[in-house]
Amino acid sequence: DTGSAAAIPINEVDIAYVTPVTIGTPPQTLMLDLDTGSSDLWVFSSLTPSNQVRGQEIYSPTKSSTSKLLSGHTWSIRYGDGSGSRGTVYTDNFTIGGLEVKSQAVQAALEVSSSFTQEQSLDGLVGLGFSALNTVRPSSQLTFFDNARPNLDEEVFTADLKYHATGSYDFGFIDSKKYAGNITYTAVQQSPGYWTHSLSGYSVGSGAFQASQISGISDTGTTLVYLPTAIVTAYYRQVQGAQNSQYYGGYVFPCSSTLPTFTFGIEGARFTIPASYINYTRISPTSTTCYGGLQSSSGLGINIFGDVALKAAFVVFSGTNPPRIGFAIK
Ligand SMILES: COc1ccc(CN)cc1O
Repeated sequence: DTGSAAAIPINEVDIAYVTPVTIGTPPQTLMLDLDTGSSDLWVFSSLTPSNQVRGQEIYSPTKSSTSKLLSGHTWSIRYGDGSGSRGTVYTDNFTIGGLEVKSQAVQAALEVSSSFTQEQSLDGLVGLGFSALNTVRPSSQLTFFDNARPNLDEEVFTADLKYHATGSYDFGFIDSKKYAGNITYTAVQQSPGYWTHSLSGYSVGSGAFQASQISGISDTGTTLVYLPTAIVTAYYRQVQGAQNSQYYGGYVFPCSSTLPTFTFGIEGARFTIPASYINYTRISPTSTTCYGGLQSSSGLGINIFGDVALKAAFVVFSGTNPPRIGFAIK
């Protein structure tokens, strides 16, 4: 089997991408954020208090003839940005882009944090990290990819995220029309459950490539790129008027400043993030101060290769044994 679905930016600065999925019988369509940085599939639901729902589509298990309560099971998740949700669990038929998993664990939210309530065009998440990270208890549940894997033509899914445009996620095949040249693969450390791998180094603008193993996670559910402070300060040293603002919680600069590109290495291959991707957003609609798409990871305890980096490549998440991740130019 295979599947293919759109990855649609939810706002004008690509803060997150959503993908149409169907749940239940008859199918209920929700727009979910496919997130390789977590492993819970949770949705706004008929059980979510109405004062926490603001325009989202909801999953109503009672309206599905194929839903089953996973009795006695609950879940609760906290993300790196402090947002979170919790609830109960059903199994139901679940499809992404024509690929169906029968009896997928669908985690129905009983509570969501305010940032999810405010994100009106995001109806939940599909965790595509390793199932070891799933928070359902007393028995943890499998991700959509782990459930689909035995039926896939190839044990892979790919991410083709785009800057200010709709991209795609494919399951079970690698579409050679979506990239150029070769795919460069590198090893994945699947413990504790992220798609953890190393960059082989980086360069700023036309500067020399700095060879250096930089371990981090490729995370489609994180907007920006978070790297060690030394690398980030080297980058913003090239930006007129840049400063690390306590007030704004990161590097900001005059929107009129010229930004260099940022290149990262995967083994011997090189991927360049255009300056436009790093000129992320104005700090407020009328401001002339802009917030960078490259920020320091010092507060996180982990480096994160988020959407600003991933949208510069075609990315293959390979569930082979051992798992690996591949990057290609597009
Ligand atoms: C839109 O909000 C979110 C989306 C995805 C995650 C998981 N990385 C956390 C969020 O707060």
